[in-house]
Amino acid sequence: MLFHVHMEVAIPHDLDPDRRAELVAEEKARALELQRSGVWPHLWRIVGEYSNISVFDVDSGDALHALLSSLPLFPYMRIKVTPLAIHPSDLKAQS
Ligand SMILES: O=C(O)CC1=CCC(=O)O1
Repeated sequence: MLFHVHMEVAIPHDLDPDRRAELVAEEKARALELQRSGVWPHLWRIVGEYSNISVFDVDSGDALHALLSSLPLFPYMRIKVTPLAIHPSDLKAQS
């Protein structure tokens, strides 16, 4: 199943800078690992915002929730998930 996910990051300004750098590095390592495994096929920065648009390819909403809540920056993110379905006019859906 494909899910469109909007993640907005809001790390508190008073968080220790070393801890902040550690979390961001851990988030990057986890994101690269998940992209390489194929479950995170798209990751885009939204211009001018500390937020991203991602597409996840996972088995279920439960699997996506487990994945998102395991991200190091999860406690500092506002996340909106939209499940995706095939559009009947998508060229790839034509036979
Ligand atoms: O910077 C972000 O948008 C949050 C994030 C998700 C994956 C990553 O490496 O950073």
